Amino acid sequence: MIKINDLCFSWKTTPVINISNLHIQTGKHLFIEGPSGSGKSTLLSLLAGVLTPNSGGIEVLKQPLTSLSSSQKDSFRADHIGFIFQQFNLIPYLSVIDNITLPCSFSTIRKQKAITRSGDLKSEAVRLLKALGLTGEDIFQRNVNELSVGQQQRVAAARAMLGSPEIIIADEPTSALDSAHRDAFISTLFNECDKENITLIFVSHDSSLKKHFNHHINLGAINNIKQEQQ
Ligand SMILES: Nc1ncnc2c1ncn2[C@@H]1O[C@H](COP(=O)(O)OP(=O)(O)OP(=O)(O)O)[C@@H](O)[C@H]1O
Repeated sequence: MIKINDLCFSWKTTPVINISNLHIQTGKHLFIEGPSGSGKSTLLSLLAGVLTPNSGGIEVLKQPLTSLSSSQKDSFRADHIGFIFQQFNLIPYLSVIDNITLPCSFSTIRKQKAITRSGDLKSEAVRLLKALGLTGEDIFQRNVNELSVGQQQRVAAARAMLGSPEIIIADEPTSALDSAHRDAFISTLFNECDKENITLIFVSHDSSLKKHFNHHINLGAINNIKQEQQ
């Protein structure tokens, strides 16, 4: 699913990532932690093919990312990776449903999977929202800037899941939540990922979340990861 070998990345002359070996199998949940500046976002950008390593290899879904052109990487990302960002990155003037179905504008594969699952895009968006605990037709039609932070977060999660991408990358998605909402969100996210066999890569500086995950790496403690993730 994801294989990293001898991966090195520097911003100019400053080495940030140095990982000798990391293998993550399909459907696993990986927790990446580390203090501010330890390289968490940099590693996510490398995994998503947004940044190119100085040396070493990254294979995602058996595809070596370095062998793709930048437009091929864009398509690969759109087809296979759902993102949940720290600030959610929702489009404020679009409705909840239009925000969730947005990734399908960039990926025919995800669009087809969503339609196969629920008949049409809106029905699939509503199914995901309900699974994440958000209900009510009036909410679905609202603009996202009329939602609470917790509601926006679930919209962002539904958008990442729409069309069943093989991988979800979540960058500090719980930083705006209190601990009760945070644990409930993680549990719902896990349930949905498990049902769809989605591999979850989850970044946080909050090490209390680690207990929810089977696999974790600490970029602050070890920027040279030797153990293989099962
Ligand atoms: N565009 C850039 N140009 C130069 N250096 C950068 C750039 N982006 C990040 N860095 C540096 O790379 C290092 C790792 O940054 P990164 O954003 O990956 O850390 P992080 O662990 O995600 O931090 P945070 O928890 O604060 O988001 C830091 O020293 C940062 O200053």
